[in-house]
Amino acid sequence: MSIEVTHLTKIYGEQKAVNNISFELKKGEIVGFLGPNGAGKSTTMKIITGYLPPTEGTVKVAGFDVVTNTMEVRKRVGYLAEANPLYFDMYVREFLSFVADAHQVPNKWARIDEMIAMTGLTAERNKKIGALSKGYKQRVGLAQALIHDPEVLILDEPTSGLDPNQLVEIRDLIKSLGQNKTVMLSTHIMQEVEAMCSRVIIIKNGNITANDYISNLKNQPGDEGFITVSFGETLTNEELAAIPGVTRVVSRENNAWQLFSTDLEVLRKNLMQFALINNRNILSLQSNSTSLEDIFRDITK
Ligand SMILES: Nc1ncnc2c1ncn2[C@@H]1O[C@H](COP(=O)(O)OP(=O)(O)OP(=O)(O)O)[C@@H](O)[C@H]1O
Repeated sequence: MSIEVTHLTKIYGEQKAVNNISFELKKGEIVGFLGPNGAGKSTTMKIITGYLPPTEGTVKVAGFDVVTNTMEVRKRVGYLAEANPLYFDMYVREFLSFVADAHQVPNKWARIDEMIAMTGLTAERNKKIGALSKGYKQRVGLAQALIHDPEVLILDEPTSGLDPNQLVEIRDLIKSLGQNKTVMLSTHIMQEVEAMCSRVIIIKNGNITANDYISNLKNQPGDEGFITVSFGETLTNEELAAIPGVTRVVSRENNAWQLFSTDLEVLRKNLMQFALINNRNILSLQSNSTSLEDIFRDITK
């Protein structure tokens, strides 16, 4: 297990920010950590990286306890903090050199140039950090998180401040990093979660309210969804209602219908078979499933 959080609680003075939460991340997973403002995401992430002690409970990274083995944890974790603290007076390469020294990175300059290329900083590499745009500062934050080739990446809102093109580039980079690293990332952008993560952990008021694969959350057994299908021929509602799995038929304009079912995968197959056997031409077919945005609102309201 790459990350093991067990009965973790964090109390700041009177404020309970995290309330007895437990979860695990397996090696190679990219997991989205979601929740409304103030839910306890950053607090949990700071504890996992060893920057903040828990009040109660244990957290292990690659088998090392974050309290009793902090140095071993830091060697294995790359952390992009929400505020992305950088030294604005330093040049990009100078700053990365400083971070690389702290981690005793071998072949430092080769590694720095590799990180600069990987995070798309080549054109900006000789600038002062303070002179960079927000998106490029974010890339420096990512480069410093990656410099010591950690096996676990904790990214607190990694794409905040990026323009749409940069967003796609950084998402692709995180996705490719996830092939051999464990990534836990927080974000408020659901599209991003769908693009990068297979699993999500949702936290609200310090409590975990969901921890599941996106496909499971979207497709709860028994939930009724529908497929919108249009045919080249005119059909009757009765014909379509007879397709196995169809619970309800609603006709739309232009030979289109909404076919409701509690199992859209099965319905899709049966629909194809129906068209084949009866020599009907399907012109378009679209499954409707609940968006992650709806699920998030539902779970955190
Ligand atoms: N240093 C601190 N001292 C006191 N309270 C704190 C401190 N840091 C966080 N909190 C409180 O703990 C709760 C959880 O905060 P946290 O920053 O972990 O939430 P978050 O989910 O990351 O929120 P956001 O999405 O807004 O970044 C909030 O109520 C916050 O005000």
